[in-house]
Amino acid sequence: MDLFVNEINPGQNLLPKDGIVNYFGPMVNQNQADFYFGQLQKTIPWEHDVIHMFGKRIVTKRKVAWYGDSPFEYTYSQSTKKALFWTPELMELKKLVEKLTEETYNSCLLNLYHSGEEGMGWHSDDEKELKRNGAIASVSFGAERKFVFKHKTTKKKVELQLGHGSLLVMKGATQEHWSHRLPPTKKVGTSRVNLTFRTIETN
Ligand SMILES: O=C(O)CCC(=O)C(=O)O
Ligand SMILES: [Fe+2]
Repeated sequence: MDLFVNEINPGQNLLPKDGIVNYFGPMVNQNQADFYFGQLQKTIPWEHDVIHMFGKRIVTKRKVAWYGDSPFEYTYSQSTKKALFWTPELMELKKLVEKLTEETYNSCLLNLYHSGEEGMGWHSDDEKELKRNGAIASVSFGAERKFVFKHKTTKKKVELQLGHGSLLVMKGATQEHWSHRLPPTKKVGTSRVNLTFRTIETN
């Protein structure tokens, strides 16, 4: 049976095994969430992403941006990006997320989905530049969207809704054993911004 999560309890692990996922619900109030959503749409130099799939170069409808403590280079799906330095809002959000999750982060991948028809396919955030088993904190603004985890061997699924201003953290062995995706949906007509705070291994 697949699991559906609707209660908010940050202390509860949403995964039955092989990793840890905690959902904190809204981490800022409605007004603050509206403010950040507006600022992020306005101030981030959003660009279409380019991915490589089945030997083809695909320009995604969703837009992305990459920020960090230093101009880290990050390669995924064969494209390399150089991190921009934190905007004031991103810095505030990073500090709040670090306090709530009791972890630190040095970079952030941002995604802008213009409507429910844009999503992200099954993947794990296990790129070689990332700290192994490092925590990844996901902050969402705008349209509420479904988010799904799938265990790589048992295929068990865990689903939850990510609301406006919400915080989710994935840690431990989650990326090793689970994939996740943001399914596209015709039911959502408005946009959403997602931030995933990560740790790039520096040495
Ligand atoms: O938009 C989301 O909620 C998920 C984004 C994601 O999985 C990623 O950036 O790696
Ligand atoms: Fe991801």
